[in-house]
Amino acid sequence: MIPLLHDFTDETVLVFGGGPVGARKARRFAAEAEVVVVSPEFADREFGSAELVREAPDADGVRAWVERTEPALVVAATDDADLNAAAETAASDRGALVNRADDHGEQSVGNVVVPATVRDDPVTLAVATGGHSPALSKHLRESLEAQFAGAGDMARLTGNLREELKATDMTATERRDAVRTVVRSDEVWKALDSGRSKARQVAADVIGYQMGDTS
Ligand SMILES: C[C@@]1(CC(=O)O)C2=NC(=C\c3[nH]c(c(CCC(=O)O)c3CC(=O)O)Cc3[nH]c(c(CC(=O)O)c3CCC(=O)O)/C=C3\N/C(=C\2)[C@@H](CCC(=O)O)[C@]3(C)CC(=O)O)/[C@H]1CCC(=O)O
Ligand SMILES: NC(=O)c1ccc[n+]([C@@H]2O[C@H](COP(=O)([O-])OP(=O)(O)OC[C@H]3O[C@@H](n4cnc5c(N)ncnc54)[C@H](O)[C@@H]3O)[C@@H](O)[C@H]2O)c1
Repeated sequence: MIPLLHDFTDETVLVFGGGPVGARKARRFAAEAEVVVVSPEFADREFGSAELVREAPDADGVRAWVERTEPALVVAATDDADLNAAAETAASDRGALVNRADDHGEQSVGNVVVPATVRDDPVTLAVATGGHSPALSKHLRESLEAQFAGAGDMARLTGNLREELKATDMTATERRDAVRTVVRSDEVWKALDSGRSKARQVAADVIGYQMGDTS
């Protein structure tokens, strides 16, 4: 399995099952997509901005929901394996991706796995264990969250720096080396704690570059 990133902006994600797992997936996708959760009952959890539809569809009903909402992704998170299988078939017939919460085996084409994710925009880290141990994915996610604090700021800092260096007469190789030096510098990571303008100056010092006043 190879991780890819997928932009769900303006897409619909259709979730079957309103238990803790359906709620977690709804929250996750509602950060970017329009999410509809169909379930006869809803756990006492946060579902983000998802639309909740109280209904217990059978296999035909599941297909009708998939046809009506034209989702980019269907999440099958009910406690009924046959119904989850029906959701998988309906999604696949419509060319939608499918995530089965009750299956960690070999995945067929169009089936996707949701990894544990650390976000510090614009940086994303994803952890998966090939379905062996989601608990380990969660644990690693929690440790990585602490370890990579500031990664978003580092990405913005070096993104700006790269643009600035492009405007100089540096060669591409020199620019690459300079950016690599900055991302590997403990001093710059530490300086990020005290704000980005300080970090920007430290980055300039580390690569011996006289920065202009853009950013
Ligand atoms: C990462 C995360 C993302 C998310 O779901 O948001 C996620 N599971 C999380 C938590 C978690 N899940 C489970 C536990 C209990 C402890 C344990 O069993 O380990 C815990 C931990 C807890 O709750 O503390 C049980 C479980 N999970 C699956 C099954 C079915 C099966 O294995 O067949 C069962 C057994 C059900 C049973 O008991 O029968 C299946 C899947 N779960 C996946 C992802 C995919 C594989 C990812 C990977 O390769 O690691 C996959 C294959 C499909 C999918 O759902 O995409 C999320 C952490 C979010 C976070 O970061 O906080
Ligand atoms: N991926 C994961 O991280 C993970 C973790 C634990 C369990 N699981 C698996 O995912 C499934 C869901 O986990 P859970 O803890 O949320 O279970 P749960 O039993 O608490 O919730 C299942 C939900 O499905 C709903 N449902 C039942 N019939 C339905 C229908 N016809 N249409 C729509 N919804 C229907 C129920 O009302 C309930 O809200 C479990 O059965 C298990 O196989 C996955």
